[in-house]
Amino acid sequence: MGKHEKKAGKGRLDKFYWLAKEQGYRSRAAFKLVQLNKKYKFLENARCCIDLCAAPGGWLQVASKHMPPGSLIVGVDLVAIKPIPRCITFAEDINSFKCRDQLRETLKDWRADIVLHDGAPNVGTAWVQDAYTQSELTLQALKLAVEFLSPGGTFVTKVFRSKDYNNLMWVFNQLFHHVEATKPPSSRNVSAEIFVVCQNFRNLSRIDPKFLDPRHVFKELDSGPMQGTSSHNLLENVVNPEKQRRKREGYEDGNYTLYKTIGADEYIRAVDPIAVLGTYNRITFQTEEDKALLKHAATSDDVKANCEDLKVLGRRDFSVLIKWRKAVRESLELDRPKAKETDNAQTTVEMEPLNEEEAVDEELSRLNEEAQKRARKERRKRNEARAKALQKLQLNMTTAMDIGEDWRDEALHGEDMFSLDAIEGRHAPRHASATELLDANDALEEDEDMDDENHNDDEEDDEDEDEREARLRELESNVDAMYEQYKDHLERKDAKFRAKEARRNSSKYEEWDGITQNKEDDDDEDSDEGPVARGYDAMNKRKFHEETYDSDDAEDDDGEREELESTAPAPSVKTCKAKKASASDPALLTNLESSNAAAQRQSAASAMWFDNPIFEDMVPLEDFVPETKDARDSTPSLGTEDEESSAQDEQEEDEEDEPETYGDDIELVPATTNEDLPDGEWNVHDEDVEASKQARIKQHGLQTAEAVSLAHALVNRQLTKTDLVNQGFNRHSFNDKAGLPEWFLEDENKHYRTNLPVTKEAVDALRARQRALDARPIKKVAEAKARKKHRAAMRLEKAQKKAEAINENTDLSEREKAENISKILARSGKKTEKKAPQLVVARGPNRGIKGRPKGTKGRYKMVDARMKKELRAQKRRDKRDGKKRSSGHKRQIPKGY
Ligand SMILES: C[S@@+](CC[C@H](N)C(=O)[O-])C[C@H]1O[C@@H](n2cnc3c(N)ncnc32)[C@H](O)[C@@H]1O
Repeated sequence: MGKHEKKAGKGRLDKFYWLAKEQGYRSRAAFKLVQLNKKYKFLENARCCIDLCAAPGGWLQVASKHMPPGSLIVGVDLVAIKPIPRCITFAEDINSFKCRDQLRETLKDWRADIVLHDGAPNVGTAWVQDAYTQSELTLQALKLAVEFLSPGGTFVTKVFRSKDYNNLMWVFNQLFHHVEATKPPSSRNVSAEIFVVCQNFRNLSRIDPKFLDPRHVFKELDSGPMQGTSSHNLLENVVNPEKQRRKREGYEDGNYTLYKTIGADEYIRAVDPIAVLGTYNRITFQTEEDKALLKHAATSDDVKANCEDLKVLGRRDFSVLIKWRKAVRESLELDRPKAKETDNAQTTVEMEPLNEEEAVDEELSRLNEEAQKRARKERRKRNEARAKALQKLQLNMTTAMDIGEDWRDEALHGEDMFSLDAIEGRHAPRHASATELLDANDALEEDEDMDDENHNDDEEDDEDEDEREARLRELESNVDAMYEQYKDHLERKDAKFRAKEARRNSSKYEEWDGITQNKEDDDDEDSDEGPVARGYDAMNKRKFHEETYDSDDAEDDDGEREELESTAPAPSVKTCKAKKASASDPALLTNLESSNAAAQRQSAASAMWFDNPIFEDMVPLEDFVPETKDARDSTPSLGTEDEESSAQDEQEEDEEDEPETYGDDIELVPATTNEDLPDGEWNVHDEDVEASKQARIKQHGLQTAEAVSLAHALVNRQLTKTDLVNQGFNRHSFNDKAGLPEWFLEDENKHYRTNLPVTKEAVDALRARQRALDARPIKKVAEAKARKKHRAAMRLEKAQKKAEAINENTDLSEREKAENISKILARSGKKTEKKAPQLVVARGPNRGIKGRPKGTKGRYKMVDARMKKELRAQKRRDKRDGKKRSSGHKRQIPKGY
C-alpha cells in the first residue's frame, strides 16, 4: 500500500489537508493555530514567539504571517525544520537543558509574548503511557513558557484528554489569569487532543517548583492495557467486540481495577445490561441467588460458558446473554409494571406465556422503540438549540464562532467532553443507540423482517403528528390569548392605541376616506354639517374647527383654508375611482368596477372577481347609482386640457372594452330600487351625486402620497384606468382570511399589501400642505392669546372708568387730573405681579397635619425646612431662562408652624 493510499485510508486527507497544500502550509496543523488565533487574537500584538515542537513548521508559518514585522519567532523540534522566512529554528529535545540554553541564547534579553506548544511524543505504547508522556511533555513546555514568558503573556498548548487533564488545568490556572480549553474545527474529532489557551501570565515573583514537577502534578499511574471505559466504549465493546478500540479515554476516575466481576443475579436485575456487559470481565454464580439461576431453564451451557469471560465474547455471544437475561426476568416477572398489576388484579386474564423467541423479539422491539424515541427527542432538542442559535445570530445577539463549536456536538454527540457522566456510563441515550446497533446487527444475522420495525415507525410518527398538532393548537390558543391580553394592556395604557383602535373599528380603510363613499358617510352628508370625516380627515377637520372656534382671526383662517384647499389638486371623480382601483383593497376595486359596469353585464373576469366571498357584505355606492354618460360628462375635471382628454380617452377605451356599460340610454343601466337596498342603506336617488362627490373631494382633496402619485400618473397619461384595474388583480386580491388569527390579520393589514408607487412630487405636495397646516397656532395657543387680549381690554375698561371718575372730580386741578389719569393708564398696561405664596414649615407635632396652617393668610405652600426641592426647581428655572440664580430671586424664609 502506497503512502498516499494509507493516508487516505485513515481518513486523513480531509479539507484542511488540501487547504494546507493549497495555501502553502507545511502541515494541516497550521489551521489549528489559524483558528485559535482567530478566536483569541494572540498573534497580532506579539513581538516574540517561541514555538515548541514546531516541525515541520506549519505553526511557524502562521506566526510569521500574523505577527507584526520585525518580530522574533523561534522554533524548536526534535527534528530539523526547513528554513522559514523570519523564523529562527533549531533541533533539540525540549526536555533537555541544552534546549533551554539555546533558547536563552537566541532570545538574549527578550521575553516571549507567546509560547506555543503542539508537541506530540512518539506514541504507540499503551494508551495510559502515551497520555502520560503527552502530559509530561506539556508540563515541560509549560516549564519553558514560565521561564521565557513576559508577564501578561500567552501560552497555547495541546493536551490529551486523560486523567491528568484536570491536574494540568489546575496548574495552568495557578499561573495564568485566564485559561480556556477549546478544540478548533480543524482538529479531528476522533483525536483526543484539545488545546488550552492560557492568557495573561501572572507576574509571580517565585513559582513553587512543585507546580512544574510531573511527580507532584500527576498522580501515580497504573500501567497495563485496558479497554476503554467510557460509555461510548462500553457500548462499542458489546456491539463490536471484535474491533480493536482506538479511542483512548483513560481510566474511569479512581478505579484502576482491571478485572471486574459481577454476580449473575445482579446482572439480571441491572437496569442497564449493556453497561454491565461492557464493563465487567466475568459473570459469577457465587451467592445463593446466583446459584439458583444456574438451575434456571434458560441458563444453558452456552450461557454459562459466555459468563466465564466477557472480554472474549463476540456479538452473537452477547446477544445470547441478553436473551438469557430477558428470559430470566420474564420468569421472575421483573418487567411487569406493578401499577398495572394492582389495577387489573380483579380482571386478570390467563395469557399464554410467550415462548423464548417471542419474548426476545418483544424485548428487542421494545428496546428499539425506546432508542428511537430517545433519538427523536435528542434530534428535536438539537434542532431547537440550532434554531435558537440561528435566531440569536439573526438578532445580532451573538457572533458566529467557527471555532470550538463542533467538539461539543458531533464529536461527542452533544456531551461535554470532560463530563464524568460519560466515563461512568450514565448516559442512557448513548446506551440506547448502542442497543439499537446491537439489535440491528442481530436482526441482520437472524434475517429478521424489517417490516415490523417500519410499521412501528409509522405508528410512532402518527402519534407524534397528533401530539404535535395538539401542541400546535394549544400554542396557537395561547398566543391568541396573549395577544388579547397585550391589546387590553395597550388599550388601558396607551391613549394613542385606543384612538387607533377606535379609528380602525369605525373604518377599516380610513386612509381612503377622502374618496370612499359608504353608508355612514353618506348618511352624514344629509346632516347640516356635511360629510363626517374620519382619521386623518377628522384630525384636519378638527384642527380647522378648533382654530376658527376661539380665534380672533377666524375669518382669515377660513380664507386661508380655502386658499390652501384650492392649491391642493382637486381630483376628478374619475381620478378618485382610479385611486380606489389602485388600492390594494379589493373592495375599492369593486367600487370602481361596479361604477363602470352594470352588474348583469360584467365580463367573465369581473364576475369571477365578485364571486369572491369578501364582497358578500359589501354594497358599494356605485351599485346603486345609474351612471350615465351625461353624468360622466358633468364630472369635474382638474381643469387642464390634458386631463380632460385623458378622461375622455379612458372613457372611450372602456366603451370599446365594454360597449353596453357606457350606453347612452340610462334605461339600459339597471337602477337599483329602494326596495332592493338593504335596510338602512342610504338611497341616493334623490341626491345630486356629482355635487356631493365634488363637495367631498373639495373638502378632503387627496390625502395620501399614493393617491396623489396615482392621480399624477393618470393626469400625465402614464397610466390608464384599465391599467389600474388590471393591477388590482394581484396576489393580495384573493386572500383567504378565514380561520386566521386576529393578530396575524392585523399584521397582514399593515404589511401584506401592494406597494403603490409614490413619487417625489406627490410627497412634496403633501408635505407642503401639511406644513401649511402645522404653521397655524393650535387651539390652546389661540385661547391663551384671546384670554390675554380680553384681560387687557378689561384692564383698559377699568382704567377708563377710573379716569372718568377723576375727570369728574371737581376738587382736583386740571394738572392733578392729568397726572392721575396718566398714572392709571400706565398702570393699566402693566401686568400685576403675582404675590409669591407664603412658605410654611410644619415642625414637631404639626408634621403631617393637613389643611391651612393657623395664622396664614393668602397663598401658602408647605415646604421642608431645607427647601431642597424648591431650590433645585428654582435652579432649573433659572437655567432654563438663562438667568443666574441670584438675580431677582431671593430665597424666601419659610415660616415655622
Ligand atoms: C504535531 S507535530 C507539530 C506540528 C507543528 N505544530 C506544525 O504546525 O507543523 C509534533 C511535533 O512534536 C515533536 N516532538 C515530540 N516530542 C518532542 C520533544 N521532546 N522535543 C521536541 N519536539 C518534540 C515531534 O518531532 C513533532 O514534529
